Amino acid sequence: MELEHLLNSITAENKKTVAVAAAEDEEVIKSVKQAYERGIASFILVGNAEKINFLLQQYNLGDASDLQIIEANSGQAALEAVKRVSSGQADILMKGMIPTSDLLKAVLNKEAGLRTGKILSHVAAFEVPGYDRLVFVTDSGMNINPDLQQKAQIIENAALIAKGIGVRMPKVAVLAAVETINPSMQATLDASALTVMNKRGQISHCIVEGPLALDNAISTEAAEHKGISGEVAGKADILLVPAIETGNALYKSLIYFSGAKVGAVIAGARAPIVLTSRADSAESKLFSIALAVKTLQHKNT
Ligand SMILES: CCCC(=O)SCCNC(=O)CCNC(=O)[C@H](O)C(C)(C)COP(=O)(O)OP(=O)(O)OC[C@H]1O[C@@H](n2cnc3c(N)ncnc32)[C@H](O)[C@@H]1OP(=O)(O)O
Repeated sequence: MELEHLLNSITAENKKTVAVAAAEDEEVIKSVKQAYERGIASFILVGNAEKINFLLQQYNLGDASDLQIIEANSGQAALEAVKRVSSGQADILMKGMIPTSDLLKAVLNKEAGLRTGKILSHVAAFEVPGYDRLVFVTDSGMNINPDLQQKAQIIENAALIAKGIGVRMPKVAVLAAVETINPSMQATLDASALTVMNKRGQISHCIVEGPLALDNAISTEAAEHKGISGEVAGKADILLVPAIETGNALYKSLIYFSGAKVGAVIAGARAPIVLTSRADSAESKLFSIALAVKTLQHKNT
């Protein structure tokens, strides 16, 4: 399913309320306008009310009903937006013009946050020109250096998001620099353990294989060339990266070098969290809202 199809599959019947932390940003307001005009979301815009109002006027949303503005300074915006979700006034949280770590600290807040007891992790769905399916990259934005147990939960979070948009049994490639076990490379040891954990039922909802280098994960020619067979090699739906630096560089290189489109959320929390890079386009933010709405829909079925 392409991201445009994902967006078109959401109707006004599925309409959700999104609380945006630090909404005073042009790309954020453009995505708000598109989601609002499609009837798929109403918004609680938290942040600098003067700037938000100015942008709403600029985009002809000055008189729009269903757009609530809450004044909050930059230090308060994240927690105020999170509280709108934890209190049930909003269904989805969205990052605006705020550093990721500030938003996530509010999400992890023990009293008002959105913890579930599970690992929260970033899942990005990419439509890459020339690749025949959406490819999910995890974790590019939250977990800095996950251990084996955390990687297992990160895989399950991504698998549930992929299933939510119609991938029946997601194929997960655990990425490393090589496709053989090298005891000096922790990523290869973890990949091997995750593969066994999946075979023994400790990781569900997906098929896991690794270690795989990126080429063997996404190109059947590259996999065949190296004599790698299996259900995942060459046709991965999900790429698990070993650490945030790899994930973040892969995320940004797909967008800037390959012209990929993206929709991204934090999974595993009490509610989906729209989390793109601040520099990402309004279109990416809109696709991310669509992914969050679809995730909620799937959770409720
Ligand atoms: C990809 C596109 C967008 C981007 O480019 S994003 C840019 C890159 N991303 C970032 O800079 C964020 C990277 N991550 C971080 O900064 C931090 O890990 C993060 C999420 C802010 C948490 O930092 P701290 O608050 O310092 O966390 P901490 O390790 O001291 O833990 C505090 C409590 O929170 C818990 N926690 C941390 N990460 C968690 C997770 N993933 N899932 C569930 N719980 C988590 C942790 O267990 C701890 O709990 P407790 O207080 O001991 O009960």
